[in-house]
Amino acid sequence: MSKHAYVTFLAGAQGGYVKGVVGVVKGLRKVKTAYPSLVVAVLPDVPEEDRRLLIAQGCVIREVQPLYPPEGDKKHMDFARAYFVINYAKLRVWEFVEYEKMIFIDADMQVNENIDHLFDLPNGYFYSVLDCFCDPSWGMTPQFKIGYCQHSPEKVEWPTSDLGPPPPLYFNSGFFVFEPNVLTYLDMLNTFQETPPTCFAEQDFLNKYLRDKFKPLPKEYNMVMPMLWWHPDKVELSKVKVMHYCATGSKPWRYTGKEENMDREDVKMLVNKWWDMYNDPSLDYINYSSTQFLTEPVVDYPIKTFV
Ligand SMILES: O=c1ccn([C@@H]2O[C@H](COP(=O)(O)OP(=O)(O)O[C@H]3O[C@H](CO)[C@H](O)[C@H](O)[C@H]3O)[C@@H](O)[C@H]2O)c(=O)[nH]1
Ligand SMILES: O[C@H]1[C@H](O)[C@@H](O)[C@H](O)[C@@H](O)[C@H]1O
Repeated sequence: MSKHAYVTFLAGAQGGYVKGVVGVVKGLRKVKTAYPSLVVAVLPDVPEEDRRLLIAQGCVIREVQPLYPPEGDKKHMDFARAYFVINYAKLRVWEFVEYEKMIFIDADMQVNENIDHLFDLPNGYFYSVLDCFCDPSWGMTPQFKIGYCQHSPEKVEWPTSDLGPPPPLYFNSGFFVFEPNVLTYLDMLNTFQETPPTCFAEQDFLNKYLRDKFKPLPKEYNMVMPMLWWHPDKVELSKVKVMHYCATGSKPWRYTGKEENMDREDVKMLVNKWWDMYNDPSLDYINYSSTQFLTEPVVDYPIKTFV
């Protein structure tokens, strides 16, 4: 079995994110990754038919249990988006120690270029991409209130006299390169159990917990969609390696074009691009596996454990 794998996370059936996972695995095949067996960390509430669909699409299913913060778990309204509480379960991927190194990808991302070289980055660090603070989901933060963003720090100077030192670099946890490790996992869970929830859930937690290990990757490895309109001078769409459909209303499988900023030509183009890949039958596992050499077998999900 390969020591490397891509991994994503799937919860429930409500949001249609299973389509996103299919999009991720097809994208990986399209760019001819050497590691096409996408591991999917699924919560128990993911229905059997979705699991079967993902297996048929060449994914490896790993069920994980939810993780709830120590207190405030009833106060979901404190999160930037109410459902973010489920994302704490992403921390479980550190227990996948059968792999030495993994690349985590949210289900609302599309891989446009082969990024396997990230597995060759030096061990011992956590690699991720700086987030943008300009999206309204950041509304309750001081950064948003004063218009400060780490992508254009020259635009608004951080008011040290009022707010203290500027915030440390902050990554978006939709994409990261990490090494599963039991000791890290257990220590992380211990720390987690003593950490009250904050608005960006596991993303805030990981930013604090991994501050000393974090190394920033170029923004092209996780182009958060709001960058298109908040930092247009910093975006060259043709160079984007991984697109992140995280702006409100931008998930391709729920896209209506009606929400704020969704009527733009570049957004429409990106949504269409995602659908072209999603609907491309040559990228289905069944067609792909007959013509391509797979570096590792696809492990069948043990159906018994969830029926
Ligand atoms: O009902 C759901 C909701 C989420 N997810 C999974 O959780 C991921 C994160 O959810 P969103 O994509 O909706 O989150 P955003 O991109 O808006 O949010 C960002 O902030 C979040 C804070 O919790 C996470 O860190 C997330 O990875 C990061 O990109 C999804 O991609 C998907 O993999 C599901 O499977 N089902
Ligand atoms: O970290 C946040 C989070 O991912 C939000 O859901 C998204 O809308 C924002 O753009 C991003 O900055």
